[in-house]
Amino acid sequence: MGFADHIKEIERVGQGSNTGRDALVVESWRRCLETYQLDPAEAREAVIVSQARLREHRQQAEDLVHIARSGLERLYRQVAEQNYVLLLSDQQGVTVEFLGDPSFNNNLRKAGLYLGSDWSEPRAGTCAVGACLATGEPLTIHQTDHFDITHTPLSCTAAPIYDTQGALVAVLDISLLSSPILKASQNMARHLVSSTVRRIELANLMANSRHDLVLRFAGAPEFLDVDPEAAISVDGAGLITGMTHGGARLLAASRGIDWRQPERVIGQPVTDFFEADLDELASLTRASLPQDRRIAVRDGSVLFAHAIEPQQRVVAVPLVRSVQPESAISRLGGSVDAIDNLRRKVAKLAPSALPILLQGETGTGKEYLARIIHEVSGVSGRFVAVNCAAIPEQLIESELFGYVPGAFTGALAKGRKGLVEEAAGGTLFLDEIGDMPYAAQSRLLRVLAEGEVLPVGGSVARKLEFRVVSASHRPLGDMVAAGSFRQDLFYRLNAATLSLPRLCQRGDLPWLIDRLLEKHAAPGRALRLSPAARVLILNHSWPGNIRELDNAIAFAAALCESCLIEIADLPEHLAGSSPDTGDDHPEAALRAVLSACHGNISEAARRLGIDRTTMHRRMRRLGIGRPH
Ligand SMILES: Nc1ncnc2c1ncn2[C@@H]1O[C@H](COP(=O)(O)OP(=O)(O)OP(=O)(O)O)[C@@H](O)[C@H]1O
Repeated sequence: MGFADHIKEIERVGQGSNTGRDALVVESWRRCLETYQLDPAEAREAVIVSQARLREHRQQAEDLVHIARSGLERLYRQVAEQNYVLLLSDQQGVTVEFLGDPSFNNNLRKAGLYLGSDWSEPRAGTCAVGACLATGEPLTIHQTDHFDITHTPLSCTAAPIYDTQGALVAVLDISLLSSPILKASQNMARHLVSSTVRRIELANLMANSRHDLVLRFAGAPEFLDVDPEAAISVDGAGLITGMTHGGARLLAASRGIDWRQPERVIGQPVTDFFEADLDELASLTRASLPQDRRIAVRDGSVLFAHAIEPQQRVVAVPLVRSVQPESAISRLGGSVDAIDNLRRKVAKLAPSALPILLQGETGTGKEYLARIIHEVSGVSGRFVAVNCAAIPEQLIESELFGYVPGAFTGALAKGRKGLVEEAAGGTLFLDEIGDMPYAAQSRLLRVLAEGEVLPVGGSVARKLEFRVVSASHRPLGDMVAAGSFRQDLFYRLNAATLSLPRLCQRGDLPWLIDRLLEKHAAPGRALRLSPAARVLILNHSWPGNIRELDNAIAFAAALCESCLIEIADLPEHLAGSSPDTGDDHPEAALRAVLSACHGNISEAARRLGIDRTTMHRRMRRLGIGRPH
């Protein structure tokens, strides 16, 4: 179908004609025309959000991505051979996780199948992620179902992910750059995506309800213990505390209510929905056969159930503690001088109310440190991070200080609380403070000096107490000298400065590698590095600091088979900097590390994550003499 025909069809649908498209597509086209006022004749390139915004979106989605990761990787392995790429988007439609064949990177990025792409309907027109967010249903948007002509080569299938309280929090999508003409070719894709989402939601429910009774349901006893269709959690008083989306639909159907109203289900007695009391429900454990665990639902249907007992809440305290719980400060880094010094300063400064300025290149962990300071300080309020570079100049004051009703055109009728107020009793983290516009600097100074905030358009100030930690990758002192940063604000923010070293200067790279391997491992499965891959990482200069290392390990974790990261799994630019080290060349690998450490055996052993005796044994075995 040509460009002109596509536009004509959309216009006909807009005028009420039936052109044979699926109802979900027709409704989405109408939203594009009527609600978002999009013009089908105006082709738009894919929108990719800035790195800074992407970071914020990814941080907010961190927990979900962590839980979803093994499901995503498994699904990707199933579909990668047919050239699908996989996207996970947050509830704003921004892609926060992406798995695809890096050799198609350019084409995928252009088509918007990439990290940071914005697939919300008002931005991108009818598309699978956007329509899924708008309807809450799994669906396929195939080729010319797309509203925007730029996207019509694509075929995309998406399913919504709901949290345990019934809110739509993310969308899982698999997409093809080119696909067969028939839409029915994607039915299998929809089935795969939906069943992955079901498993992700189940894992999420299990992780969130360790201390509640979990009930899993299936229509047939054979699948009950292996692949249940729905699950809910119930507390000791018999009230429903959480559910998967399947659970939400089951409970809603039981009472004839709309599944889109989770508030009518959460917090209600479970016995309102089933013909059984709490003790009967709790007795449906694996002690009896699945076919004997029948349960009657109040709408007259019959299901099979599996009850999983809550985990014991009380843990006996051992007389001798063998392992100390990891304190926040210990997460700062390995035991090396630079980091031990930092640890000492954080321990002293964090409990005080002093404003702290964090300096360090991008990716050195300034926000990570700010969160640790917040934890160590023990304040009860929230940690609120504001990226001063990411907020448009004209919005920064209303974002920070809030506004009163009717403060400006486009303001919410009720007015809005600012981020400073959100941080009351907690920590306000001002990231990239050097990028704050001059006018906003003056207002921030007043807030800090007077301890009260005046919302935009308001006349009554509100008293607030909060801790300020700010960060900049640019030397703020120099900016003050150059006149681009207010000196008085600089002094207010900078009662103490903590500097974060560049990754290549820290000296605890092996410690960081191990932490990041733990961070990116799928639950219950240790992620390891092959010796050659470790050498490559140890020899890289890491200009992007810990963030670059973190991304490289996340990338490799997504790519590697069987939890062992090989050189080929690492991002290409790393492999390109490879000295001749391969698993087939253990001798070269060992020599490369030794030479990087100027022949210092203890240091080389530390970098390889082995002890000195093992290092000596390996050197002897490989015929490498002691360096002189
Ligand atoms: N000590 C650490 N241990 C483990 N991970 C860390 C550590 N420090 C930082 N990271 C990780 O490295 C990444 C980058 O850290 P962070 O965002 O704090 O850097 P930043 O200095 O604030 O960057 P930018 O200046 O670009 O905002 C994050 O994913 C963070 O979790």
